[in-house]
Amino acid sequence: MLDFINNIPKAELHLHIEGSLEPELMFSLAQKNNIKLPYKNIQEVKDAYNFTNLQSFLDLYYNGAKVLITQQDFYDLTFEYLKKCHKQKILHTEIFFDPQTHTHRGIEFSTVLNGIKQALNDAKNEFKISSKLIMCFLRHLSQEDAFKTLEQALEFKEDIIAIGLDSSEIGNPPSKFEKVFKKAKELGFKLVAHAGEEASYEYINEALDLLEVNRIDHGVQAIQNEQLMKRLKQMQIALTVCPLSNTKLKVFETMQEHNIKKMLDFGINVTINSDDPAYFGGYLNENFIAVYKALDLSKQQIIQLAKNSFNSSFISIEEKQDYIKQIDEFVKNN
Ligand code: HPA
Ligand SMILES: [Zn+2]
Repeated sequence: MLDFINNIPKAELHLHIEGSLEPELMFSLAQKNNIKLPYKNIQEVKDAYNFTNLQSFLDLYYNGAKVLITQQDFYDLTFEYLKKCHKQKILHTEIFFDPQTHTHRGIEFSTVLNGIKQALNDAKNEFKISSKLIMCFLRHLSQEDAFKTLEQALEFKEDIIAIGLDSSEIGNPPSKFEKVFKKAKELGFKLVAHAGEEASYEYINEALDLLEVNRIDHGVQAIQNEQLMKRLKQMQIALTVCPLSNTKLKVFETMQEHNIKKMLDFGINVTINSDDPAYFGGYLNENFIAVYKALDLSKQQIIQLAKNSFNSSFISIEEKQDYIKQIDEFVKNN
């Protein structure tokens, strides 16, 4: 079964590129760019990754991102992740990036975007990996700042498929960003938002009602409200669930307590994703395997999750059909 999981074609829909910064690259970029890290060595970095909640992670995540300065740095960061995708049979990936994390340190928007874009192009040619980019607003900052960021993105509109919302959830509800999401929708962007990761299930209803998102990132708190569960099932809104992230950030104490199987059994369109793999101890296949081991997923459920990942992505119907055919072909032979 582990070979089956490792080799089944899959898509990833919830991956923060800044969260794929491995300690080794963090150290080499810090040295190159003359940036002081609060760690003496790689072991100290790994020891520091002992989180108690979302904020305790975000503090280290934003600090780590300070080593990213040049276009080449963003290229290297992205290409390292895409090499992992190639190894893990991720044929399509939809990548989040947080421009404000960088523009607030004086890095140009174009430096970030062009570095990432070049790596995506190279991975398309070298590994045949398809991809989309999702620009996230940091929800601890103001809506006005999000509007400025949206303005900066317009020059690169063709390169960005969707707008998302991430960072500190509690106290920063979707309603804070209603106007800027409305504007983004008018401009033709697809929409997603982190909701119900550690804050109330009501944030999920808000993201659906006020932001009109196409997908919910995380969404695991939906289980607190049966009406919402029925709504998600009926709409077949995708939840991009990140199991290792959830246990590392203590949303669930153990993987045995994770509710992904319950939601799958209920008929909700859930997918498995890695969120910030360099910080949470595993890439996509490690997430699949952790869930499989803890919750005893069936082979049929693994196949369902792989199909959900492509069906919930922002690619065309024809591309979806082609990827689903590849899964069916794989299943026939394995
Ligand atoms: O899991 C997350 N939640 C919110 N913001 C984030 N930014 C990176 N990862 C996350
Ligand atoms: Zn996330």
